Amino acid sequence: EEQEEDMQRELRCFLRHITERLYLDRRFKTFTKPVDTVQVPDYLQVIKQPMDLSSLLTNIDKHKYITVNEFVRDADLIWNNALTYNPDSATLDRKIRHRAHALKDALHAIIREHLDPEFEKACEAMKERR
Ligand SMILES: COC(=O)N1C[C@@H]2C[C@@H]3O[C@]2(Cc2nccnc23)C1
Repeated sequence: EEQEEDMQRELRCFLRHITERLYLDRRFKTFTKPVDTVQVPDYLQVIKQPMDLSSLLTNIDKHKYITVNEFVRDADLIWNNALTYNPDSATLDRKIRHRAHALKDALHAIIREHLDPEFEKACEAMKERR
């Protein structure tokens, strides 16, 4: 009903705020768009669920996430995939690995800083009702 729609609108605004903060951070430029599978032909053999910041924004607008936890599961794919695909401590991989860890820490710090646990509990309760 009405107040559920209001809550979901507030959730989408919250998730856009997080995603846009990360999108604007120059450290995370490599995570803003899908990996180019033409340039990187083996990427989809290694990574089964590609994810990136622009895809998160598209998913938010398509009402894919009704709780913060569902959003975090997709957002965590971004840095986890980078660690999986770029495993070596060799120089090229090392830079993207540092950026992946920085993305993980920034994502979870922004959520901890802005998320009211009562709000997430209300979203989870609504999910149970559906
Ligand atoms: C999140 O980004 C990544 O996981 N990657 C891995 C790919 C391997 C390497 O860097 C990426 C793009 C790329 N394109 C052309 C040639 N080599 C590369 C970005």
